[in-house]
Amino acid sequence: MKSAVGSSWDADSIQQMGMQSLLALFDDSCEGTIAIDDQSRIVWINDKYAAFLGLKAPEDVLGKAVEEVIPNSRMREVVHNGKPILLDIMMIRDQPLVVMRIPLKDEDGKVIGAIGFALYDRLQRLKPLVSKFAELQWALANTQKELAQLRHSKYSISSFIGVSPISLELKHRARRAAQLDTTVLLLGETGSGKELLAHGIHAASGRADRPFVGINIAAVPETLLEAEFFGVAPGAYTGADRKGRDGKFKIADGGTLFLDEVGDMPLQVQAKLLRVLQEQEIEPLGSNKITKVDVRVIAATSHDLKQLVADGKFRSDLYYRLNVLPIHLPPLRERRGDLDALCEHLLEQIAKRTGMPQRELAPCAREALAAYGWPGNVRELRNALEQAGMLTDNVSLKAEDFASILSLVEPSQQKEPVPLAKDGPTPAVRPLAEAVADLEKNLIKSALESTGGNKASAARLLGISRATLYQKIMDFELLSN
Ligand SMILES: Nc1ncnc2c1ncn2[C@@H]1O[C@H](COP(=O)(O)OP(=O)(O)OP(=O)(O)O)[C@@H](O)[C@H]1O
Repeated sequence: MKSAVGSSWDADSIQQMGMQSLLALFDDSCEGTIAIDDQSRIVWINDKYAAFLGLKAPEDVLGKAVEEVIPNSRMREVVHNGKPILLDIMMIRDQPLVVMRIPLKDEDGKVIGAIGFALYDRLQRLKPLVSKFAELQWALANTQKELAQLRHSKYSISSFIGVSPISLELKHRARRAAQLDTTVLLLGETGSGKELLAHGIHAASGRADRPFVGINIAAVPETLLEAEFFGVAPGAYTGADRKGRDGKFKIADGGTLFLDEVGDMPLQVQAKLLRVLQEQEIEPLGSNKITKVDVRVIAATSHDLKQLVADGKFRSDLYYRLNVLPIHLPPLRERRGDLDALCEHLLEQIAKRTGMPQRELAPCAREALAAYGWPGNVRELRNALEQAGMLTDNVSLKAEDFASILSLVEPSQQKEPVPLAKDGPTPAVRPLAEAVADLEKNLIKSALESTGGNKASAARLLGISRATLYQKIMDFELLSN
């Protein structure tokens, strides 16, 4: 076919010349040009690109997979789906380059390879874009570094304060567990230090410089748990998750995943968790791609897992999988020998945090604390010390400074009966429902205080479900707790 101007140029030759000119132009104004075949092997690279990449002998890279030379290359993607990537920015040797990638097709339209152009300093107009990109890259790298630091363990095993023989043995077991790369199951009441010890085990293990990622299963709504664990593939959902997101297993890859309150896991998720623990593979929601992960799991629970298995609420195969190396954390009331050291440590922490002078314990206060049952364990002890410090300006805390705090927490240990009426020395006669509601409200407040606001643990102490507790918190307007 002739062209419209009537010269001897036909459309095919115009197309061919156009292509040649374009290629020559790109070759001239580009930092580099590279071509690959349908197997994504390099078939050609120009001298400029070879020099930019620091290749001493460009011919040596011919036949190599493109990613061996440019690790973050997307040329394979272009060959794979036959679609060009007309404008993209990529970092090569710490420099942002504007890149364009075009599929090469034969006469039948079959993709036989791809050609890529990398542009840098010649396109002045793209400079603001490139420098903005470099700025964002820098900010992202910094944020990632900060996040990685935050994910590293904050504590070591010696952060677990305890000098009683029982605590020394516990720390010894934890150190041994750190050396073995197996699953650990921490068993103990709420506030007994399971999470603290999990941090310590990670910090003493070979994974210390990799992330420590925690998830409190009781705090995640059932419907979100799977996404939280395994992630979501791009496009699986609309809205905020459209781009997909990594799950905790992926984030913890190479490191440790701490599964807190593992006994609260729904049965259906238990089955999936078991598979991941066995195979060390995850499948994000909405994806059919399986990804390998290398994660060490430390699980914790304050439930009697064996009982849950007997009740059919916890899978026995998962129980055995988690129970490889169980460590029991005894409640504080069974290791009262730790109280002095713990109080000293916690009072120092509180003083540092609040900026107030460090308090001491008078002998009568020590006796009162030693006689108490501590259902909320070390968390409750810390709260009690902090509250007592707020009630008085005296440096030395006395037994009476704890009276109201401890009696609130454990009704069975109260010297005074629980007041049903707010005023008057004797309980006023009033409608039963009102009095019962008051009592209920007080008990819920106490449970929340003794567990430091941990609702799952408070529900357990009260023997009610989390849902019921949440409802009652709303009913009694206890939201600030
Ligand atoms: N032996 C200890 N030495 C110092 N601090 C401790 C000790 N045990 C617990 N704590 C502190 O008490 C608080 C509660 O501990 P932690 O969260 O580890 O308990 P937990 O057993 O995981 O509780 P829960 O089952 O409610 O999640 C934390 O602030 C922790 O640092």
